[in-house]
Amino acid sequence: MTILRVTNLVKRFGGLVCVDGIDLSFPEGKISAVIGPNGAGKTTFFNLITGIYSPDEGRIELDGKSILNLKPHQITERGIARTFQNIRLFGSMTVLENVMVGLHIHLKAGLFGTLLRLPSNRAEENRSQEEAYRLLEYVGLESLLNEQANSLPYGAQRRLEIARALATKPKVLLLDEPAAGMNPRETVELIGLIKRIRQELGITIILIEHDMRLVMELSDHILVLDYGTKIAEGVPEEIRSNPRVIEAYLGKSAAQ
Ligand SMILES: Nc1ncnc2c1ncn2[C@@H]1O[C@H](COP(=O)(O)OP(=O)(O)OP(=O)(O)O)[C@@H](O)[C@H]1O
Repeated sequence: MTILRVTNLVKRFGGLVCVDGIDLSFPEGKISAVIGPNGAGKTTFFNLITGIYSPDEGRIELDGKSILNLKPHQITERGIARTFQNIRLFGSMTVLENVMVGLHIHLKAGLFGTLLRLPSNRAEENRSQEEAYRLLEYVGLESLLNEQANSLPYGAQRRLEIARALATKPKVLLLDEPAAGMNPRETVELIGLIKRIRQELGITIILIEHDMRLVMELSDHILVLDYGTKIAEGVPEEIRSNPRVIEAYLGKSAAQ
């Protein structure tokens, strides 16, 4: 079943057509990768899905319902969470507080009531702290919960961003270059974490990634963009041997 579908999606910046009428469908409970050369329109595609940009044309549907023209926080509430190419944590807050920010969209007390620890919010705050702790355990950061977020090593910051996204209880998790800047050991740990999120939590994952080893190992389904259009779609074996994909990445001579 398709959980997220975009139809004839178009985004222009001045004279540049950055997303040029793409149709993409993402199967529920699977890991899909969106790949393509630099400037292909991948991050713009994520920005359109999450309401950061409005498309000039086209439809975006989550679970068969339009999410067009919703604000980013409304889209998060509907069940789409994301991480960013350049990590965006609340650097001076603790690791635990960063996850509690993600949880707040489901709390009655709201973020400030929770963070200010108003007495009336104590019970809810305790529950949300426990939940934040469980999420930190899930991503392997429980021993660092009181550390300041920006003091964490890079790989840990990326996992914290994932924990914060999971705190919003998403149906679909978008990961924008999750392995960028990671060393090989951190990348192996990340692959394990992403597989667990799909298998144990049943969350649909869509990732943008330039690390082809990670893409080929993790993905059930790969979509390839080039100059804002979809040039290929399929399972990893099909994509690896597709001449249009090889040409887009390596130039025409490589595909002959
Ligand atoms: N806000 C904007 N204003 C003008 N042009 C933009 C804007 N955002 C993106 N673009 C342009 O749209 C094109 C696609 O950019 P995008 O960041 O989506 O590509 P990408 O596939 O994510 O690339 P990369 O792999 O390098 O991150 C690029 O030419 C980029 O310069």
